[in-house]
Amino acid sequence: MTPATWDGAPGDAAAISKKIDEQLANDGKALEKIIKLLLLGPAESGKSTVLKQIRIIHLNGFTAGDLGEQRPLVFKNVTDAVTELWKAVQLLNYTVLLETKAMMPGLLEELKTINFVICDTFPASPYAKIKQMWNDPAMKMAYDHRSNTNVMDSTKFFLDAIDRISAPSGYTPTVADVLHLRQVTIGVSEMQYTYKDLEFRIFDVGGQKTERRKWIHVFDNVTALFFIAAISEYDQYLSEEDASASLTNMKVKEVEGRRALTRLDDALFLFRWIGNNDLFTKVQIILFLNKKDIFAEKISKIPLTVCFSSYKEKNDYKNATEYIQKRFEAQIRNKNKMIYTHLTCATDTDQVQFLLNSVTDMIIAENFKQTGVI
Ligand SMILES: Nc1nc2c(ncn2[C@@H]2O[C@H](COP(=O)(O)OP(=O)(O)OP(=O)(O)O)[C@@H](O)[C@H]2O)c(=O)[nH]1
Ligand SMILES: [Mg+2]
Repeated sequence: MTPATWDGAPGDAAAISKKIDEQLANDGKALEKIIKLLLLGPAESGKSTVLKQIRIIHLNGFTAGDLGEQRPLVFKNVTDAVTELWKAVQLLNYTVLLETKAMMPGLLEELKTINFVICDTFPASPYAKIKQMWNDPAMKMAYDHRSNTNVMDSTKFFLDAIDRISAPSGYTPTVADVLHLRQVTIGVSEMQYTYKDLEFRIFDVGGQKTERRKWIHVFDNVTALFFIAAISEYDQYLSEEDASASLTNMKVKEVEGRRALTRLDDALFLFRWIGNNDLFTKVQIILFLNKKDIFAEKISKIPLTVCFSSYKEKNDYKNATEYIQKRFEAQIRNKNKMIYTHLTCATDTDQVQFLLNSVTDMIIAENFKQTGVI
């Protein structure tokens, strides 16, 4: 296979960018072209987070008004975090402090009665209780062992920020808060922007199983697609029902002799389907192996063999991520097809912004090459 990773080195990026600028200055024909991009991948992999980063880079980001509108959603993420963490503690059978045990039923009831949509500030009574609960070591332990619970990755981010979120003087979400928000995408959302005088349309879809059947509606005339997979999900098991649906839908017979499938297996099957789809023969594929920050924490504690029994290398970040990258790229039957793979943390604005600019320049350059403009 052709070298699979374009390393996005600053030197390459600058050279490509310069060439595109010169080309655009010389050739008005190119300006007619609309570049269509897709964000595909399983649920919770980080697609909408990448879309938010694109909004920050190309559409001036979020105004104070936009940020203010996200306040109820932050409050909801906090209450969901509390509810799911409490369920996880029980599921994992952890012993909590007596004060926590006595307080929790009242806190959960209280949270149900508050209409957060009309709250400008987070109410003082649940705030004090949430703070107390989050100080209980059993809660932190449940967060660390959340893999097979419904505890969201952003739980720690929001509960660590509970003082700021609950400030009596008022709270306006920050851009970092918005990037950490979890809101399931239903249907397809589209964003349009201009870059280097070219018009871009990017589509974000929902990754949940029931949403995937809607993807086909955006599959025509695609220039490039971003496939986002959360590599941190290698130890998160699918339910038996989801596992068997995944095997059937993706026409996979068996996975390394295991019956239990992880969410990373599901991402691999999905990538195989997308990467070998006839509609995408000429489409550039950019693979984001996302949530590298969570993966880095996990890999020191949980071996990669829980997902890939044939993995023989050292259980460290470098070896494990290289192996995962190879597993993804091996899904593509056409060995001449370039897959541009990057390890990403979609919530890290600096990293993603640099990467997206370089990748976009690469997409334009490739597209010009294919259409014979360069
Ligand atoms: N720590 C960390 N969190 C991330 C990263 N990428 C995304 N997240 C968080 O993961 C959660 C899910 O991200 P989304 O962007 O909503 O996922 P999605 O792929 O759009 O999910 P669906 O809409 O259900 O398909 C959010 O809380 C994000 O803030 C990452 O690289 N690291
Ligand atoms: Mg989404």
